[in-house]
Amino acid sequence: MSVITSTPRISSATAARVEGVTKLYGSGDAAVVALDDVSVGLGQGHFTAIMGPSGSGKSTLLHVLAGLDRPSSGEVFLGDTEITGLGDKRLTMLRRDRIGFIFQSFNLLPTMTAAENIVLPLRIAGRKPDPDWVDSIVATVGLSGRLSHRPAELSGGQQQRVAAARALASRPDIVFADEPTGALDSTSGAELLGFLRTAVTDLGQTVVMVTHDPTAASYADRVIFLADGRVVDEMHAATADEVLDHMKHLGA
Ligand SMILES: Nc1ncnc2c1ncn2[C@@H]1O[C@H](COP(=O)(O)OP(=O)(O)OP(=O)(O)O)[C@@H](O)[C@H]1O
Repeated sequence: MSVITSTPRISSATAARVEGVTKLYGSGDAAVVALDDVSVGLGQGHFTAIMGPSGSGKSTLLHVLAGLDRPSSGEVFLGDTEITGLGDKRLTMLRRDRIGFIFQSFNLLPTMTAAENIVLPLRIAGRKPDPDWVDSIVATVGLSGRLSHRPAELSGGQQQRVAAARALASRPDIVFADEPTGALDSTSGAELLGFLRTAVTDLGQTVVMVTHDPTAASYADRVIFLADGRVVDEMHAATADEVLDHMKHLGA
């Protein structure tokens, strides 16, 4: 009998991972266990969505993975670097050099044009933008005709696409997105998610996104479900309906 093994389409390397991570807020009777002994790896070149009910620990996991918050115990790796042992200064530099962020609020500087906003973090870091890379990001995000506009002259969807281009401009090891479509209408949300999907499929980027929205999660390669601070399940290449059914099943 022959055994057929499939060749993975994408790399099996891990862009970031947590091992036995617990995060407590407060102490004594008032302590909240936001993450309860979580171990999970996030594949390089993958688009991963993190879902779960309100208060299940999604944002805490994202913040711990991104070095924005420290776990109470356990280890956090960005690539091969264990980051919980790093001092604040090294952690800040690591975030600046290796991580991109997209938040629900776009956080663009109002006095700067879209083009200036996109390369601002690179300039602050004293790095020269790679023009070919930035051009490919801008073309993919569909902002070529809007680069000289200031944020107030752009729609919400366009502003979020500027923020997404900014997150990718430094070619980070990993992009973390916390509810990136939360403030967008469905058309703008779909455009942003399409861009993130293309950044992963065509440009080889790694994206990790917290979302409540099954449609947003359906753009991901993998959906991780949290409940009560634990990873309780995951799905691969799921449709929005499949994610929704699964959420009902989990009582999310
Ligand atoms: N700074 C904090 N101080 C105290 N408790 C906190 C803090 N941040 C989060 N928590 C608590 O930790 C738990 C997990 O919160 P977290 O924000 O990670 O959940 P979430 O799944 O992202 O929720 P939501 O979907 O509502 O944004 C919740 O019970 C929350 O109240």
